[in-house]
Amino acid sequence: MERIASAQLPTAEATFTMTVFRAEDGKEHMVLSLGDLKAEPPPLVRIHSECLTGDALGSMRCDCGPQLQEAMHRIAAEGRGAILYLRQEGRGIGLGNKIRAYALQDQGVDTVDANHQLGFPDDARDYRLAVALLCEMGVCRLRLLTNNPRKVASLAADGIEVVDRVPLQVGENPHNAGYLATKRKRLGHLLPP
Ligand SMILES: Nc1nc2c(ncn2[C@@H]2O[C@H](COP(=O)(O)OP(=O)(O)OP(=O)(O)O)[C@@H](O)[C@H]2O)c(=O)[nH]1
Ligand SMILES: [Zn+2]
Repeated sequence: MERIASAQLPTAEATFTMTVFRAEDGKEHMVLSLGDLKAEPPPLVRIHSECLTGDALGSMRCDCGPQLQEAMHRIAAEGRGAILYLRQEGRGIGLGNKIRAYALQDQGVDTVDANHQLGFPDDARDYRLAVALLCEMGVCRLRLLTNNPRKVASLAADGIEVVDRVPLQVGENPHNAGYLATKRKRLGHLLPP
């Protein structure tokens, strides 16, 4: 993990520090941080997977954009915390393949079966990257903003102490209702029925 550069990033929520790292996968990952991350209580942390369509374009097929905004908002409200923005677009299969999966979903297939039909697992992400970034930032204990128990388990297996899981249930709309239901039923996300 190579630390490339760090600078201030003013946003509507707060002025964060943005730090860019280059990982062994050759990609540039980003940490948006605020305040002292090593102080007690453990900081609020969001591990966010890149979603160009949701994060940048406001797509309503998923809940990523509102989750990112809400994470920035909550961290700003506490005055400390971090967002790890991982370049694992499409749960790790890349943008082109995610849009292939969307095309299959337009034919009636759900998000999990679409991945399988394309020859991918349910979820191709690797959270060792997040662990490496957290270690670089000196964060070993945290409160994780997520609905995904797999994320919590992956971090815990690599020695990161998740003292609390903080739900992040925002951005439900008529276009993503089926998608969210599939995440709950087939991927184990802790979302309301
Ligand atoms: N392959 C695939 N990826 C998708 C699809 N919809 C969203 N994504 C990607 O899913 C990733 C976000 O993962 P989610 O499953 O929404 O949520 P999570 O990160 O596991 O869990 P939370 O922490 O609760 O948000 C982003 O990289 C999106 O680009 C889809 O239909 N197919
Ligand atoms: Zn998304």
